[in-house]
Amino acid sequence: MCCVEEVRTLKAVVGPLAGGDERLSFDLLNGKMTVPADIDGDAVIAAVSRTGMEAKPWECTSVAERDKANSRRQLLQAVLAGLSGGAALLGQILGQAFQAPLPGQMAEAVAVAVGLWMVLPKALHAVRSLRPDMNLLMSVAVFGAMAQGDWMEAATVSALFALSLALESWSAERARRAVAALMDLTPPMARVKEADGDEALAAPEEVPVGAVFVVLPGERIPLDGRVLVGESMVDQAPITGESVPVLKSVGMEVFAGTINADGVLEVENLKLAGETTLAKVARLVEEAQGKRSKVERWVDRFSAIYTPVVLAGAVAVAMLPPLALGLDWSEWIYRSLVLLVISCPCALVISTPLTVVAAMASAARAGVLVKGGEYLETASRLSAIAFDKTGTVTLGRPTVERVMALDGGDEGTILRLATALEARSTHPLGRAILDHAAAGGIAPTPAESIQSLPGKGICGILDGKTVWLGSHRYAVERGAETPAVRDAALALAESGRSVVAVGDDTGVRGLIALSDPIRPEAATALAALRQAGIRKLIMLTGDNTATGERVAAALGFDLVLAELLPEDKGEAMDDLARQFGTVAMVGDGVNDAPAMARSSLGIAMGAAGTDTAIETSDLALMSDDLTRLAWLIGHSRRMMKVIRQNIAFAIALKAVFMVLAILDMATLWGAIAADMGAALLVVFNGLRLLKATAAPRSEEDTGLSSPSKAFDQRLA
Ligand SMILES: Nc1ncnc2c1ncn2[C@@H]1O[C@H](COP(=O)(O)OP(=O)(O)OP(=O)(O)O)[C@@H](O)[C@H]1O
Ligand SMILES: [Zn+2]
Repeated sequence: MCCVEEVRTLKAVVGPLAGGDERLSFDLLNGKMTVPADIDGDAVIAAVSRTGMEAKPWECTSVAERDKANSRRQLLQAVLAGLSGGAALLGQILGQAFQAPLPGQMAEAVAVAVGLWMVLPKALHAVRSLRPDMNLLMSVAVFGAMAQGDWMEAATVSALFALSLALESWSAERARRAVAALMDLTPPMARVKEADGDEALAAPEEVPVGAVFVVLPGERIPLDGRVLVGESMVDQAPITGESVPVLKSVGMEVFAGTINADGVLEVENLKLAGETTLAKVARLVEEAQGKRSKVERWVDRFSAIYTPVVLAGAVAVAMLPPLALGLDWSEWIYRSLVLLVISCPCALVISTPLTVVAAMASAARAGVLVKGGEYLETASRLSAIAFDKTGTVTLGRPTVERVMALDGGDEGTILRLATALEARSTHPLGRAILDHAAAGGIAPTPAESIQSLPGKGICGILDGKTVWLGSHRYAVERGAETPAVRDAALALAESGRSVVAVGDDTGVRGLIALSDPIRPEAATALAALRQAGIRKLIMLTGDNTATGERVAAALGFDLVLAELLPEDKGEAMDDLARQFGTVAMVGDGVNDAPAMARSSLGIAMGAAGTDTAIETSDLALMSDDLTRLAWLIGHSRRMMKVIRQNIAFAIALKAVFMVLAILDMATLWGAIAADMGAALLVVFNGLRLLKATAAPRSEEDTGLSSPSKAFDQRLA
């Protein structure tokens, strides 16, 4: 299948078998329909064959094989178009060379037959099912012209229609390939280290988790893994879109599809070939094509009403003037045929999904994973963006700056209390406190019955006494806050430090101040967002109000909501949506998933390697570069602009030609040439988006050959 009209046809015939067409899903670019597992495959195939289309079970064939099948279909279409055009031309020549019309007409009949070869079966089905589509429009126009004795015109229209079908499938193929190219990034072989120390080549699919593989300089990394030995610069552009290579050393994660630049790495395999970040991204982008955005649905609905209306209009133009006013039949039938051809909605119907896919493919290349065209649409009309503080606005790597004992205690006691509670903590603040204590020679003695209170802190029992630590809010809840504690905490929170209170039954015993550096690019990124017209920038945090306000002031946020529990963040999103309209939530996926889920658009950042972030978000920035946000918004607006241009252009052109047709100033073949020209223009306009790439984070030349350039060339 190649267009929405055919999807509609398929829904009508297969839907009842599947128990409702909402149980079917369609991937136009790959010509793939997915049916529920419980329905009879042969019945589906039989039903589809009645529509003039043909169904075959989907085989998980390789990209290469699918490419081959697609190129065969394209070749067939091109050959048909070429033959039909050649025959039409021959008809013209013969018509002039001979006095009799017969030789010319024979060639023209061939042109019609060949040109409509793939169209007629579909047109017949459209008649039988009373669902007129563009195949029917074209067939009626061609046979109408022949009935009128305009064989030459019938031949030209058939040839041009065949040509436009061939061009359409070629352009869809181009967009599809851009997506497929994403998957082609993994190398065919991995160098697996065997027990005896030798290396053996193996397909990535055969490498088990836990195996060790070697990557030589210049090679692509075959699987996701952790570096065991070695150090090297790695170009992560294929995944994150970052143009500057990243230094990878022992213990760091590397991703399949990225390129090892200069060192030898020994890597422990962490994931099966089908589960790498790259595989996930490729799969999600492919699935995303099946989800229709709002504009696309609008175009679907529009053409569903449009085609029958046009047919009725054409019948009226053919019949009414001759019947009512006694005008010439053949002239008005001809005008109505022109009207039919010109009203073909294909330019409209093909360009929108193509534009969306092109935009998604280039976003993926820029390191922005979009999980459906709809999300790009939302991104284009954002009025506000909310950011999570820790890990999103800041680096998420806090360090302890000060430990303060209150009421004459000593720092060591406070640290011992804190480490007893944090002993097994995975919270970044907890890790920082443990590191700091370890550096001072304090090993944690874990407390008993440790309870972690998400968004607040931790409590437990040490030497038979209750001990706790946590946020200002938590201290207040425990009734432990005194004016003295408050003043001390406020003083420590200066310049945006986080302050954790440590206490026991008697109250707050001390305070720990931690600082988490703000991302270096945060200020630039926010400024760029304002420039892009985002009206409100909001920061959400579970941290203390004083801390939140200082960080926000340093960066110029409009609003801070602090001391939020993870579930409060979700509610805050509802409030923000009521106040500001369409609001996105940017987070790192750690305790902000509820907020992302309830926002208009959930954006995860630094998503490479964090599966949950990829899964819970609508849109994921694979790198942790905040400046991508402004690029993304610009990109989504470019996409909407192209779609609007295309729709406006197609409708305007049709309107002009319709008027010309009624005024008898248009010919059949002029009409189809205009239709084809329109289709081509909008398609190329849409495909332009394939070229959109993100500006690199820094302009500096790294002196390394950039493999992502080769990748870009392959796409072009
Ligand atoms: N394990 C812990 N150790 C120390 N403090 C904690 C711990 N857990 C929670 N807190 C306190 O609760 C506050 C909120 O914690 P939460 O994990 O919700 O936010 P966060 O991830 O630090 O910040 P943000 O909401 O900006 O992402 C922290 O700022 C801290 O004061
Ligand atoms: Zn058309």
